Amino acid sequence: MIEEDWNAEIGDEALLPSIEKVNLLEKPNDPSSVFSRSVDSFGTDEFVDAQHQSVNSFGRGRNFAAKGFQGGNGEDAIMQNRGFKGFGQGFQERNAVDGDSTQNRWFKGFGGGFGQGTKDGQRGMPQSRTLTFKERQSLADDAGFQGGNGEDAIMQNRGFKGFGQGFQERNAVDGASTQNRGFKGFRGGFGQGTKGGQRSTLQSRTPGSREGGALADSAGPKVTYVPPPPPEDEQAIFARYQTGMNFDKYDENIVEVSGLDPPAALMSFADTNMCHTLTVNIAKAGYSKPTPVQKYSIPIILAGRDLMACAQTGSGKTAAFLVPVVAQMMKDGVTASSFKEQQEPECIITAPTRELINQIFLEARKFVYGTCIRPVVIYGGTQTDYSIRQVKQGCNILCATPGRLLDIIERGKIGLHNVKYLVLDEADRMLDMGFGADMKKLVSFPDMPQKDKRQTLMFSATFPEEVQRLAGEFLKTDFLFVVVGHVGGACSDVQQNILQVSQYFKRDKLVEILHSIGNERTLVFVDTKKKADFIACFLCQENIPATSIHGDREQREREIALRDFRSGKCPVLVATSVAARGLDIERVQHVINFDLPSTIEEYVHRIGRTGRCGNTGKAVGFFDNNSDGHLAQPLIKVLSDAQQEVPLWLTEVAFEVEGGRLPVNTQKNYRGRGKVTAGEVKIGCPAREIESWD
Ligand SMILES: Nc1ncnc2c1ncn2[C@@H]1O[C@H](COP(=O)(O)OP(=O)(O)OP(=O)(O)O)[C@@H](O)[C@H]1O
Repeated sequence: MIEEDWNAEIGDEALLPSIEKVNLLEKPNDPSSVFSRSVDSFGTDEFVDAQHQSVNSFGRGRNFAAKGFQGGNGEDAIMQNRGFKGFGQGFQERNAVDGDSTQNRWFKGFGGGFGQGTKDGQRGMPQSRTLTFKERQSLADDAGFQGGNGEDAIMQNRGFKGFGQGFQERNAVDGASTQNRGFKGFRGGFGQGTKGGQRSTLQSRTPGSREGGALADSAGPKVTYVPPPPPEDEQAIFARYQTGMNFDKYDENIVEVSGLDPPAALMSFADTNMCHTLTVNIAKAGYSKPTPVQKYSIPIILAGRDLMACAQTGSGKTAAFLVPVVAQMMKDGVTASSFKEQQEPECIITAPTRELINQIFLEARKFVYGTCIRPVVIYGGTQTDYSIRQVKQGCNILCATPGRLLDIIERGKIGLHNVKYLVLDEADRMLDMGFGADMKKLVSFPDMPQKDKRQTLMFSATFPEEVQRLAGEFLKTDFLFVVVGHVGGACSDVQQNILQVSQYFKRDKLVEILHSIGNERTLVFVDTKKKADFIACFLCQENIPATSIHGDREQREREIALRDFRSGKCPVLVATSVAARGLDIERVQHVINFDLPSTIEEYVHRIGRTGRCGNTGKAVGFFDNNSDGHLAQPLIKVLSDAQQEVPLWLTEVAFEVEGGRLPVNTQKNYRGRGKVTAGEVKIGCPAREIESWD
């Protein structure tokens, strides 16, 4: 739609004083233009409206027009909306004529929604462009619907329902659905959805903050999501993807074991006298030979030793701890504990994100198949009662994110005195400022066996020095440290390419790359939640089906986004770092760091979403001198350790930075890897954007 069309469609500009049109097609030649501002420069209100406006400019054809707000009593911004295109579900509109039931027409395609929303009959915040966020919120309580002329789909803006929901609209007169030709395929969403009919609040939780704990009382809407149960059929349980042609190359990696009297490494899974059922399950999982990290970790764990293991991404660390733990549990026997008020798991596994802990749970189901061992997974963003019900049915291996784990323990649903194995996956992340406090709290519970009375196992592809020291507090003094390849090294099966791209040209470069790679699954990492949705939406406008995942999306939408990406329905997933670690998704051929991360460790994890299990992959990073200078030197090391080409310009940038001739952006040189809760922000190191991971 050309510009003047929008002017005609959007109606009286005077009503839209505070929002410039966000025409994503415009080049940032006008630095004052809305789009040439960085996404993050928007305030919440303004951004939501801008997104709203930007969505207008996304629509193709003349089908969408916010006629501008019609006064009514002046308090109600009523937006005549000819109907967005393809918004999927979610944005609730109530017919101004009948005014009672909202007959919803759920549009196909767009699964996203915008801004904040309310649902279930509450008046949403009219998306007035002239009211502030607070004004809209207060309006949302008592504003009523105002009749319009009845000809148009008069919509009292019920506020967008947010992620994965989107837009319901009905023509006020004939009930026929408004023709929608919205942008196809965008399954992202904006802002914050609401749950349970309560008003939306833009709330970003710090990861690990308790759903059920103190925060829950003051936090927004009650979490009601209950994830669909995983398939029970054997084929689905053992579903896996093929190892790649470079799988055998793993054995070329040098393995170092630090510590006293390490047991000998395995040569094959048969080297251990595992029970028959487990041996069969390993074969069903398609594991014909152990990877290096498994060869060394399995005997160490079976020998009862504590372990810190560092191996490249995609090299089988999950099985490296699951197989020996299950083997030992089979040997020692487990207490059958169904439907007891308090469950006493033998093993607790924790990881930093909900999607990753669920993935570990699904892996555990493979190895316990046909045994009496019961794995359970609990994580934030889901109904707490659902987690409790899952645990109550019996729990030998508890897979949990920190926030929900501590909540369930504090509710007395889990007893710790029977814990024999404590596993921290992505351990460096679990121990740094992100979840370190939660982990300390976990091992400090009175009934948690002290470190000399349990086995503590830590795994990650990266282990910064300071975290190695922290780990010592959790491990027995005679723990063993296994390193496959270089500590923190990138997987050499990932072809890395760093491009110098300044902020305003990233968008075009991204589209150029995505158009060139077609439908190959691509993970695009950005540095803020807003940008994740914005870019996903922008890509849809470019006819590149994309979806988004980040910590402020509702869990249901996060899981839908991941499912659509895994299935190829949306071959592009735009993500924040919530997807940086651990996710094991088949056929991810490309990782694009639209924004490079704040630490080199996170870079290694992000590019490790591709090139897994002997498969190859490609990673492109957009290096912006103004913000990424601090990464130049660490990138050179990672590239050269992984036998990748080091661009000359990068060495020059590193030299400039070392010589202090290039500014180092404080925003990005924050060393903290974790969430930053109030009061924890390091002086001079602005906190990274917080998002709820667990
Ligand atoms: N011995 C094996 N033989 C064949 N496939 C394996 C083997 N071990 C693991 N895999 C497969 O390799 C993939 C990567 O494994 P996993 O996710 O455990 O890697 P990881 O080292 O934990 O990666 P990350 O560091 O990203 O978390 C999985 O699909 C897993 O099923």
